[in-house]
Amino acid sequence: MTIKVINHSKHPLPEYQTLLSAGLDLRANLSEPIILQPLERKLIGTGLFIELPAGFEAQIRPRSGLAYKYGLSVLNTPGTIDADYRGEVKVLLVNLSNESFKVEDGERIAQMVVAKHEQIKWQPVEELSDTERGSGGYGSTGKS
Ligand SMILES: O=c1ccn([C@H]2C[C@H](O)[C@@H](COP(=O)(O)OP(=O)(O)OP(=O)(O)O)O2)c(=O)[nH]1
Ligand SMILES: [Mg+2]
Repeated sequence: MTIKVINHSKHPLPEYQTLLSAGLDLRANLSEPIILQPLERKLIGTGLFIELPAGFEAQIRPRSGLAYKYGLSVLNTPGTIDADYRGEVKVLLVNLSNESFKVEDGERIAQMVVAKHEQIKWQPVEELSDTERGSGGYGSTGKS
């Protein structure tokens, strides 16, 4: 599928890094590097504006390498880009480590996965069907 995009950044359009990657890596579009102090969060622009088809969303997710090496995550992961959103795609980065982290212009800070979704209609009822699980959850099936 193709997606309409306006690129106001000084960087190339996000790319899949391997043939079958699910995520397109998003680059920070910054006039100067920014520092994230421990537990600090900052909204970082990508310079990208997209038009998703109806029935699709884009999810903004952390990159595992940055999470593992630097404790860097996306605070609202998975962030949701709605199909009717026309603003700049932004990434809410958070530093969950105890050391400061410097984000450079053009750095691949997160990834975007485009996914299908449903929009539902509610059917209010008095009862739900019986299942083996019932209301069990939160570890009800044990550990091993
Ligand atoms: O990581 C994100 C999450 C959201 N958005 C944009 C696109 C999305 O369509 C819009 C609204 O996001 P969301 O519904 O998550 O935020 P909200 O707090 O519910 O705001 P709103 O009241 O505008 O829906 O913000 C981003 O650019 N990056
Ligand atoms: Mg919302």
